[in-house]
Amino acid sequence: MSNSFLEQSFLEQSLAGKTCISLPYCLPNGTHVQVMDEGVIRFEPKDPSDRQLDVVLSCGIHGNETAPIELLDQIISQILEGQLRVRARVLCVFGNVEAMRQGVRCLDQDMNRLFCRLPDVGDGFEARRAAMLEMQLMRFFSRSIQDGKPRLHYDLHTAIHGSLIEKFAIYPLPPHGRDFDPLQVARLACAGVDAVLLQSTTSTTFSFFSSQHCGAAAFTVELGRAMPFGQNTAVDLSKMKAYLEGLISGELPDCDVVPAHLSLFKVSREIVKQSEGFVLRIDAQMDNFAPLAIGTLLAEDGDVQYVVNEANARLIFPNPHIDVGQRAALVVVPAQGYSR
Ligand SMILES: O=C(O)CCC(=O)N[C@@H](CCC(=O)O)C(=O)O
Ligand SMILES: [Zn+2]
Repeated sequence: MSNSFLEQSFLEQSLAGKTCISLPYCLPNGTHVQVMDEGVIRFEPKDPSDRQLDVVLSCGIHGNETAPIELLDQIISQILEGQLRVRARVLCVFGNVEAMRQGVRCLDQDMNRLFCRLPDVGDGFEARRAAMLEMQLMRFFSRSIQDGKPRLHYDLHTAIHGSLIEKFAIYPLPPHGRDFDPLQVARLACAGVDAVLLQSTTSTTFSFFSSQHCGAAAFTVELGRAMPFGQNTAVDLSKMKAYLEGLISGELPDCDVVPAHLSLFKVSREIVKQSEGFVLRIDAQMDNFAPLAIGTLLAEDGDVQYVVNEANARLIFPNPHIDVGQRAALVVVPAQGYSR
């Protein structure tokens, strides 16, 4: 099969509706390639004994978060052009291709609230795509679940608002009662991440799914602010790019100490919109990590008042424009260690 991605990138072809499951083929350097579904492509090393790890790189779960989509497309092009040696199994995912075409976060429902769902949750475009992505990841990771090679998943996003800390990660609760792993946090720091939020509750995000159901070290990574395609020069993703290129080349980086500058937080509270009467009483445009003084009224929902009672609290992801039952903000506080 000819390498049609040399004329048009994988992103361009996905946006044009030209990607769907294909037969596997080999690049001139022997790397195995297979398009698994629209916007989903898998690479495997020529020589299986070269394989050091299995990694999923996803973005575009929210269609208007374009900086990581452009980053992943560059990386995919480098592989397809033979510029990057593949010594890992790599699954690259553009999550919500239709939302990417339309430049919106989602069409029907926020896809990052639809993973690990119960069977009786309603049907819809994003629900089906999330179910398909879960199957892709289960299948992709099944090999390393058997042979014990490292399993990683970085789900790359950008935030709706500005942030006092530009690049940060959410580390979902590890399965089987395990604590958070400082080695993984140190690796995130190598990739240019300046803060990590340890999330001790269950979740419905893509990274939580791969952590719980595939045993992957999985993270949601926020890389600056959501901007339209072509307008992402404000954020420097060079460290993240170098880190991901290293993983694809089979290098788990040599950074095992969490640097002092990295801020570690734990999620103290998730504020969930309980009714249509929910009102945010703080500025919804506040930067992520804005400090919150004790006693601040954050929100009201019917008779319930949400008041800050945590010392050194900060606010993340304030958003009143969400459906009932969804997260309207997170309150985080400094974490002292890595226990759950
Ligand atoms: O800026 C915002 O309000 C949202 C940015 C975003 O999409 N964040 C993710 C975080 C997922 C997690 O908590 O792991 C999301 O809301 O899905
Ligand atoms: Zn997002």
